[in-house]
Amino acid sequence: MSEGGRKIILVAACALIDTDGRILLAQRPEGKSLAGLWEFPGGKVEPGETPEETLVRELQEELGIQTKIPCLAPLTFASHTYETFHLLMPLYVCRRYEGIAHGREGQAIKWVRPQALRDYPMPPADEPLIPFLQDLL
Ligand SMILES: Nc1nc2c([nH]c(=O)n2[C@@H]2O[C@H](COP(=O)(O)OP(=O)(O)OP(=O)(O)O)[C@@H](O)[C@H]2O)c(=O)[nH]1
Repeated sequence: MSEGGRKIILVAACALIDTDGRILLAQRPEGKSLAGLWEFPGGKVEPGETPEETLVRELQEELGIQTKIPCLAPLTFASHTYETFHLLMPLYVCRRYEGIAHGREGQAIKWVRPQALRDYPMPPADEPLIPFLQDLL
């Protein structure tokens, strides 16, 4: 199959930033695809949702934090061909939210300085996103 023959999966992801300018990464749990890798919180955009709505929902479900659509600013996107699908993943930045992030689904989380992002193995789609965050922060 050519790369263009794969279905496109739309996933919304968020770089959550704390007051020290660190970024939250979450570790993908055992049993999932890409287990053990560090990723941005988020998930698949469900039918009838906007990417922003997906993120407000996922940040609550995964991390127990509350944010609002105007607090999500688009930064860049990933476009990456995996074996079985093509991932299109807008990356938002969020600095305004309520609550204290914790891994509600058993996943490890970590606040990481921009210059240390490369110390955390990430899915291949994520690697081109790192310089955008380092330039921003
Ligand atoms: N949330 C998130 N997903 C990412 C990132 N990078 C990346 O390649 N992905 C991919 O985007 C998809 C997100 O799906 P998901 O989080 O909603 O669902 P899932 O892992 O349970 O699905 P899966 O196990 O079928 O892959 C996964 O295939 C995941 O590997 C990232 O930084 N954040």
